[in-house]
Amino acid sequence: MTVSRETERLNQYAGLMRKWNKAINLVAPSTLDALEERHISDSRKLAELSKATVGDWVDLGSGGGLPGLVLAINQPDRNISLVESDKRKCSFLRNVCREVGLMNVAILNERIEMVEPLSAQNISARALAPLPLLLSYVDRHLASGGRAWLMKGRNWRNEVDEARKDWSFNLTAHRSATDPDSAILEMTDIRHA
Ligand SMILES: C[S@@+](CC[C@H](N)C(=O)[O-])C[C@H]1O[C@@H](n2cnc3c(N)ncnc32)[C@H](O)[C@@H]1O
Repeated sequence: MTVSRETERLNQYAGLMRKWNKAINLVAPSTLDALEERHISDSRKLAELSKATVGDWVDLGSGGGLPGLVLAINQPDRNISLVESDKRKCSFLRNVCREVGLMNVAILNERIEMVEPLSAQNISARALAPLPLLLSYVDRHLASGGRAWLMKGRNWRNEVDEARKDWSFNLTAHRSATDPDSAILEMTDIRHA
């Protein structure tokens, strides 16, 4: 059986996560056994959903690289920037890029609020902040006409209601690959109300 380049790279990435997680908390240790099912598969779903879109991508608060590195592996022709304030997590991200041979990733070891606006066509985030705050981060770095892809847990409907008090946007909620009650929120026309 031939293993695809993508699968091979995802396996390498998962192996590095398992190795480094002992030293730095990339994901909760209790979820490490289910790394592929619990963490990587939803990022792969996002990669498939966004495949037809064009333009640079910024992943905010990348941590151990979810979903940013999975996207970079799935879409090697797209430029992807990962913004992460934690120095040790950035060392891990750089190490993965080197070991896996990812040439399409830039790692910005800075705070999202301090990075000069990046004007990206696509922005993603997972487990970073409640939606109202997250939209202020997205607003800083999204190009006009751009699209946000925000991975949200079971409380996503309440977060959307809360965010609508201060923001207007178009929303398509895609069902998560791992939990039917969680969602990948695809948002366009994001404006401060
Ligand atoms: C809970 S982790 C989630 C990481 C990853 N997205 C995931 O789903 O596994 C949130 C990450 O965002 C980073 N972070 C939080 N606030 C940030 C900020 N203002 N600027 C840059 N990174 C930030 C933290 O250091 C942490 O690595």
